[in-house]
Amino acid sequence: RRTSKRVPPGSLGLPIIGQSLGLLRAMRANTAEKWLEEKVQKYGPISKLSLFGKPTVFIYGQAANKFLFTSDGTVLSNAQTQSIKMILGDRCLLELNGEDHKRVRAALVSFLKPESLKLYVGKMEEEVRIHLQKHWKDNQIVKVLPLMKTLTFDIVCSLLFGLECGTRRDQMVHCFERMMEGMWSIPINLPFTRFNRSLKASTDLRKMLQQILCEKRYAFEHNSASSHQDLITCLLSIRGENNKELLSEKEMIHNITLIMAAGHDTSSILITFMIRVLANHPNIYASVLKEQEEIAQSKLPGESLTWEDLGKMKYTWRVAMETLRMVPPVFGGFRQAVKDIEYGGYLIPKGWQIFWVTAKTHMDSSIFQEPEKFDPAHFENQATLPPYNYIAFGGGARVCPGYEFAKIETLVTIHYLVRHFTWKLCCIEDTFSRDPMPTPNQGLPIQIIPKKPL
Ligand code: HEM
Repeated sequence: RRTSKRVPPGSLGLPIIGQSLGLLRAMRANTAEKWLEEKVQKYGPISKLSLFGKPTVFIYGQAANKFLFTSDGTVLSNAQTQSIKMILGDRCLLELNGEDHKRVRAALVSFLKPESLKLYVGKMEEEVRIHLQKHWKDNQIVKVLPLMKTLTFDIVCSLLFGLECGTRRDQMVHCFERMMEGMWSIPINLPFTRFNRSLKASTDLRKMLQQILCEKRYAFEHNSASSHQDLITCLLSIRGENNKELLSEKEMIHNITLIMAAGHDTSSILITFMIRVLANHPNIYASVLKEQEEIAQSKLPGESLTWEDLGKMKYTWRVAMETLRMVPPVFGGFRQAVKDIEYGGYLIPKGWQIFWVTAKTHMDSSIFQEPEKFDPAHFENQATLPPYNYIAFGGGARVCPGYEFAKIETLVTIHYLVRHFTWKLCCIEDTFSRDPMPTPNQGLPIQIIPKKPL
């Protein structure tokens, strides 16, 4: 039964296209916050628009975030846009709700939880060392973003899929990049569209993953692989009723694709923007270096970093958190109303999307003093931060399960970078756009000066 409330003010724009092009254009020009602010000025804190083919309500602020992240599946479901759903797959975690979400998430977390990940610090360190030897050593100028994408993709391939470097990794990265291009696109499947290219790449990637899954299953069933050697083997080892695999093959493939997407694009952006911060703030670089040198000096030459060492990198992680506050890789996301909802005095009709964004609460001056200023001290006392204001990793039952994974790869990479190099930005125009992830001008070329051999 419909309530007598009215839907929020705003305009739904043109059929199908709605305001998608306007938002995407603003994101590319890095003016999306301003674009949203104009909506707030015109219509107030709750407004309607149409994005990626669906009527949508835009909400923001601490109360809105709390509503969004704590509502259960009877109020809001986690349906993504049509393009994300078709590219990543309808059985990936982002599309699942209720018991299915709990079951698949628990399986992924059994590999991504700190107790499991602490065993892999050395392996990540090895990937970082190989990467720096191959791509940084003996170079004077490097482009940070593409290199960090390569590094985080290699870490994902090695740790999560047990896939070492070689032709197969190269084919996969090519396919993966094409797939990612269409994630935030208008779902028009015609031969010349971004969406169409992305869908084709997603089909090719799934075929590759199916083949890898087959090989891993054979190795696991013939006792030549331990259940914790990589994420895929771990998923294959988790059993439900009658000793059958807990996740269907489709669920495994869709969620491995999701982990590839969620796990590599985000961390690579974080490390890239940290490198930019460290170039622009010599005092912060000096404090990070001091912390990392103290840790290095407490170790024997050649000794690997441990989980305990990472626990001591408190200042470095505060710099990372502040980087994520100012440039959150995830701009925002979508939920869907499962039934008619009354929110803030308006009706959100069943089936409409709800659009949330990170930046607007991250820049709230009542929470973060001088929000425009980069200051790691914003995170000195994290326990006093009110909940649902810092949402770089989301919140509630869907809070990012890759937090620890991202933390390890970021800290290990920065440990090596600051101890072995100093760097300067090459571009005079130090700007970035969003596509939809933040992308620095020309991929952030830097001039590197080695300090000591790797
Ligand atoms: C700096 C790095 C990262 C950031 C900023 C980040 C951010 C986020 C955010 C904001 C969400 C919540 C989206 C929502 O509620 O709609 C999320 C979910 C998710 N993230 Fe991350 N992420 C990062 C790294 C990772 C890594 C390394 C992995 C995997 C190895 C990962 C896997 C996931 C998955 C699977 C979800 C979906 C969770 C669910 O729906 O239950 N993320 N992430």
